[in-house]
Formats: sequence, structure tokens, C-alpha cells
Amino acid sequence: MGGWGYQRPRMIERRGADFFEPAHPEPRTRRATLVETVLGARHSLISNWMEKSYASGCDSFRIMRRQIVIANRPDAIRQVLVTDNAIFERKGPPVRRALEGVIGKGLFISDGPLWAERRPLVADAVHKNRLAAFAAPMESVTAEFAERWAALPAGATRDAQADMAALTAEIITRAVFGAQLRAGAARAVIEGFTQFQDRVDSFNIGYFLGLDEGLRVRHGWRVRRAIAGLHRTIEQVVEDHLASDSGEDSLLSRLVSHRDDEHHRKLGVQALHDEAATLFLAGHETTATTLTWAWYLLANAPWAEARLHEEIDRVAGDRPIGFADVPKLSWCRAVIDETMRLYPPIPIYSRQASRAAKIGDIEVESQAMVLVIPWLLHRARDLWQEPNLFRPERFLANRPAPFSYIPFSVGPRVCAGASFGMTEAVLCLAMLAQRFVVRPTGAPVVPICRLTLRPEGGLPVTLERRH
Ligand code: HEM
Repeated sequence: MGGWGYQRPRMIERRGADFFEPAHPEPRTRRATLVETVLGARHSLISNWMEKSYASGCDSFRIMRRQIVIANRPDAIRQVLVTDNAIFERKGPPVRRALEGVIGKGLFISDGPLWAERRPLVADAVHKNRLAAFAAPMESVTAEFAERWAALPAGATRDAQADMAALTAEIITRAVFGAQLRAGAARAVIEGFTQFQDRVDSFNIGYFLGLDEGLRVRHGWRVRRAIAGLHRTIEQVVEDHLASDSGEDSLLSRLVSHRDDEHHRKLGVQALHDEAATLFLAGHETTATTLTWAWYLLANAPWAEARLHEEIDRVAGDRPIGFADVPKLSWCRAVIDETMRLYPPIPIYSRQASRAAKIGDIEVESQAMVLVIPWLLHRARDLWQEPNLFRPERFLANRPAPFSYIPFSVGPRVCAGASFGMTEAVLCLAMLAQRFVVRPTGAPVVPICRLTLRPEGGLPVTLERRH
């Protein structure tokens, strides 16, 4: 049970000699009541869908006084995220309110002229042409992390979710702030964000009751203290960057350099702070959950895991695999693609309609919440064969049909760090799989969605050495 009036869905998980259907909630057989909807949303935003939702389509309903529009058909997704982005560019208030305490007016939740001004700067800082600059932090942090795993006593149980979060937090911390960041400051940043993310709640009752901007979120003292510490640390790092040129090619130094760029308006200290926090927040949990789910899927699909090991051994032989090998790791990439299909790290994209509009034959009210839901889209039975099965090979031959696979979103607000995230996921998976076999302990796996999609309570695993 998930509390009074709300029955948690049963989890489905099936396996056979040549197939694996990883954990997903059993669809509901009847529409949820209001109480179930609200409590279900607080528990997990993927737990309340009915069978008919697992097909592409559009729908409209109300939660209290708010119209909710589901736009989950390729043509509707194209309209909301690409062609009519001007109408639907604003993020839904629950997400904005949940994140504003940490990232202020950062790109992820800004819109209008502010977003338009900053997007090119942030996109430039993480652009795929600059990926090589981040090869060193990605490789060295992962290699150090692998040494820590190697030093564990045999049979030790780890939480893969926590470990992957620590790994990607360290990579993004070094990429954003540079290698000069003091160890204490790095730890403070990582701990502050972890405290915040563990407690963040993306359901905003005020918005559903009729307040178009939702209610400001009040955090408990623990989170307030964590956020305050985080802000102090980031402010200090920003000031250090402004005071002296470290000569490092970090994301922050790139943003700082635009202060002297005559083509761009200068980013103030607060803007630098917000964008640095945004890059950290947007750029670590997403890759961490992708890696966590990949370990779970591979461990349950021995044929896919064997092919991964074969590819890594063929590409790298006896030497450590590295950044330069990433383009050759097509199976590894297919595993990550398929992982993000089954478990999209951000499973729901929410927008606020800036004015009345029409999506298909649905009349959308001004200020309605418009949802694009990769969780459902990626499992739509009319778009995917055997949608609930783990089959990485589906990504080898052909790319998916347009607007049927959108783990990084699409359109002007597409993930700015998609190449960074994809490269990082493939590289970390390959570097760790070269040395270790990750084995979940068999505890039940329950996907749970707040802002991101994680296994509830983490993923306990043991590690076996390969080499
Ligand atoms: C597997 C890894 C990742 C996934 C699946 C992912 C996914 C996404 C998605 C779906 C969005 C749009 C959300 C929405 O429209 O509501 C987004 C936005 C964003 N992501 Fe990522 N992301 C990943 C990694 C990263 C990394 C590594 C960075 C930075 C280094 C990053 C930076 C951003 C930024 C700045 C935005 C806001 C863009 C805007 O609104 O203009 N992401 N990401």
C-alpha cells in the first residue's frame, strides 16, 4: 500500500532463456479517482497509467481546477516541442517551483527572452565539438572510481544508484568547476545536491487548485541548510573563476569568458551561479540513473552482457578502454539507447500553455499543463515491437521513427548536454564493464518517478572482478 486510498500497482518482471521484461508497474484496469491520482502522483508519476495509455495518443482531463493535456502522439509531440514551442516553451509550475530554490533562473526552468539569451551560451559551453575537453575528467574520475570498487572486500554489497550518482557527480563537478576545485568544496556541492534531490517533491497543490504560478515550495531545515551551503560553495567558486583565469577549460570558465565577448551580453555573477548549478543538476542524476538501469538490465540479460564484454575485449584488448574508443562501441551505445527507452531518465516533460491552443481535436486552455510522456511513448505498442522487452539490437539497424524516441527531448529546448551525457554513459559503462560484473542482489526492483526515474530505495548489487 502507498497510504490511505491508494493501492500501489503490482510490479511485472519476467525473464526467460532469451528474453527479459524488466520491472514496470501493471497498468490500472480502471481510471484512478482524484484521491488515487493525487496520492499516486506524490508516490510516483508512472504508477497510475491504464493499459490504453501505453499507445500513442492525446488526452485531456482535470486534476482539481487544472486542465491536463497529454500530447503523446508523434505529430502532437512535434507540435508542442518544435513547431509551437513559442506557445509551450514554459516549463510547468510544479517543476519550476521544485527547482527554483537551487537553480534560480537557470536555463532548465527559464523561458522567454532570458532563456533565448542564455541558451546559446550554455549550449556552446557543452557543445559536442568541445567534448574532447571533457575526456580527461571523464576518464580519470571513472578510473579512480574503478580503483575504489577494486579495493572493496569480495562480496561487498553496494548501492549501484548511489555509486553511479557519486561517479557522475564527480565527473560533472570537475567538468563544470575544473579540477582545481578543493576536495571539500566538491564534497559540499555533491552533498548539497544529494540532500535536495532526495527530498524534492514535484507535486504542487497550489497549481492544481488554480494558482497559475503554483506555490513557492517550503523546504524543511535540512534541505534549507543543504541549499544554503551549496549556494555559498558555488558563489565562492564563481568568484574564484572571476578573480583569476585558471587556464582550465571548464564549463564555468567558458561561461565566464563570454563576459568579454562583445556578441553576447555579459553573464552576471548570479547568472553564472544559476547556470553552473543547472549544469550540475541537469547533468549528473540523468546519467547516473541511466547507468544504474543499464546494470540492472545487463545482469538479467546474459546474452546482451556477453556481447558487451566481447565488444569491449575486441576493441581494447589488454589495454584500458577509453574516450577515443567510444565511437567503436556500437553495442554499448545500443544498450544505453535501449536503457533510456525503457527507463527514460526524465520520464515526463511538463509545459504550461501560454495561451489557448488546439492540439489535434483537443481545446487547450490558457495555463493548462501539457505533458509529453516518454515513459508511455517509449512503450507505445503501436510504435514499438515487444515494447516491454529489453532488446538493444533494435537500435543497431535503424534509428527509431521520428518523435517516437525522445530521451533528450527535441526542438529548441532539447537537452543542451545530450552529447556529453551520451558519451559519458557509454564511456563509464565500458570502463567499468571491462573490469567488473555487476550483480543485483535480487531485491525487488520498483521504478519510481519524481523528477527522474530511479529504482526505489536504490539498486543493491555485488561486484565480481573480470580482470
Ligand atoms: C543521459 C543523460 C541525460 C539525459 C537523458 C538528459 C535529458 C534531458 C531532457 C529530457 C531535457 C529537457 C527536459 C524538458 O524539456 O522538460 C534536458 C535539458 C537539459 N539538459 Fe540534459 N540530459 C542528460 C544529460 C545532461 C548533461 C550531461 C548536461 C550538461 C552537462 C545536461 C544539460 C541540460 C540542460 C542545460 C538542459 C536545459 C536545456 C533548455 O531548457 O534549454 N543534460 N536534458
